[in-house]
Amino acid sequence: MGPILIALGLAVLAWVLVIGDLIRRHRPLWHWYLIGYPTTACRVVLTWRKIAMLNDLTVSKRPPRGLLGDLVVKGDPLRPVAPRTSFPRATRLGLTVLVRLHAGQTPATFLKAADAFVHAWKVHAVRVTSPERGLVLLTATATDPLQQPGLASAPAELLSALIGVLESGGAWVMNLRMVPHWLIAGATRSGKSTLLARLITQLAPQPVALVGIDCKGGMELGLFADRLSALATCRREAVAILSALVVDMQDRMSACRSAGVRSIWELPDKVRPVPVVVIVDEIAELYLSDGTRESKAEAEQCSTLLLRIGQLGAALGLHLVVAGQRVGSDLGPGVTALRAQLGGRICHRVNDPATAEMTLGDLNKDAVVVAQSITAEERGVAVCTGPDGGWSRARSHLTPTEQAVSTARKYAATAPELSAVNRALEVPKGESK
Ligand SMILES: Nc1ncnc2c1ncn2[C@@H]1O[C@H](COP(=O)(O)OP(=O)(O)OP(=O)(O)O)[C@@H](O)[C@H]1O
Repeated sequence: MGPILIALGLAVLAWVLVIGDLIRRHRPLWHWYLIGYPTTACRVVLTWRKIAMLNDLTVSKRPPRGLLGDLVVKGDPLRPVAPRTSFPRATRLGLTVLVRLHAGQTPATFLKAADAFVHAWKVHAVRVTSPERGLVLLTATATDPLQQPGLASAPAELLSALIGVLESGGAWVMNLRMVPHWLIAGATRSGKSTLLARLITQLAPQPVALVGIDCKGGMELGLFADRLSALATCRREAVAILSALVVDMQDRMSACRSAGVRSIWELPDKVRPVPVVVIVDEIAELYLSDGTRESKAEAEQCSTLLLRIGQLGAALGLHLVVAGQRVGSDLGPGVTALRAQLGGRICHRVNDPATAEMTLGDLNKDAVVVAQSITAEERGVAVCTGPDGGWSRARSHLTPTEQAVSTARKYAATAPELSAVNRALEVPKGESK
């Protein structure tokens, strides 16, 4: 009897461990609604007053100074009042709490307390937003939804690419019609090239000319050469391509001027020039110089040409997607000016805080902190800006290189011909490459 009971006990223990592990790893929805949500909601209700007091979220109905006989007495009045909250509402990924601000309070103090909420409620993250004046919405996510992201979907649109999935579960879309130029930063092995491969795979079936500038000898973008209308593999070629595109931009301007319209999108379909997306892999290669006069001049030329396309290209159907491991003003004087033109920002894990600050700091300081917390294991995870000016953590859909290459091959025949650009790439007779 004894050994049977021990065997049974061990079997039950093993079953509990296996099932427990499965539940922990896969976190099915019912587990959250049945166990996670009630426990977290209780924590929210029970800890609210204490967190509010410890993080200066309370106010007192009585003034902080009073009269005691002829004396003015200063101090913290007793019984501070925490702001009123709604009952925590369950969502698929966590819960939300609506907070009614006291007069004189701002969402900024709640932003500062976000970490305290995370620890007290034992959740993955808490985002603080203000959907309406006088209200703050605390959105807690129970576990990191980007660890095992599902597949998002989005309607197919010209110049729009479904990149991956947002932390909220929504689709991460790069829409170049809405945000014409993008800056993508990320340390090596953070997921930049995978994201560019995804972008090319998504744009390949569309009537869009893709131009690659990959001064690392074309190692990354060369894989998609079949679908690219032009590819520069060194800085000399990059200058040639960008100069030809600037000339093309001027032709587009005169076409718009003679038609009396402000952008190529207002031109009739028949005469509208094809939109061009210039993808730059490793911006530093364009800006760094070895100190010689020619190299400096080339870097300056690249900087000026990119800036011109950034400034004027949006309405003329010329778009920039610029990626780099490090982005900083030390690369060259034109980098900060170019950044100002690249409205869309994506920041993967970066090695130095300055790059995160350069990529996101001018738009949102909180996003910088979140970008810096991305770990080396979180490949493909990034902080991206949205068209509404907000930001979100997101993860790109993993596009294997073979899939991206075969898509590029499949749509090779549809690659629009940019004859002026390709003519500019031809090496003049007597010159070596
Ligand atoms: N969204 C993702 N999900 C899962 N794995 C990913 C994702 N994106 C990238 N990876 C993995 O991370 C690794 C590095 O990705 P990638 O080559 O894109 O990095 P990188 O930033 O371009 O690096 P480098 O600058 O060295 O080229 C790849 O092996 C890839 O499989």
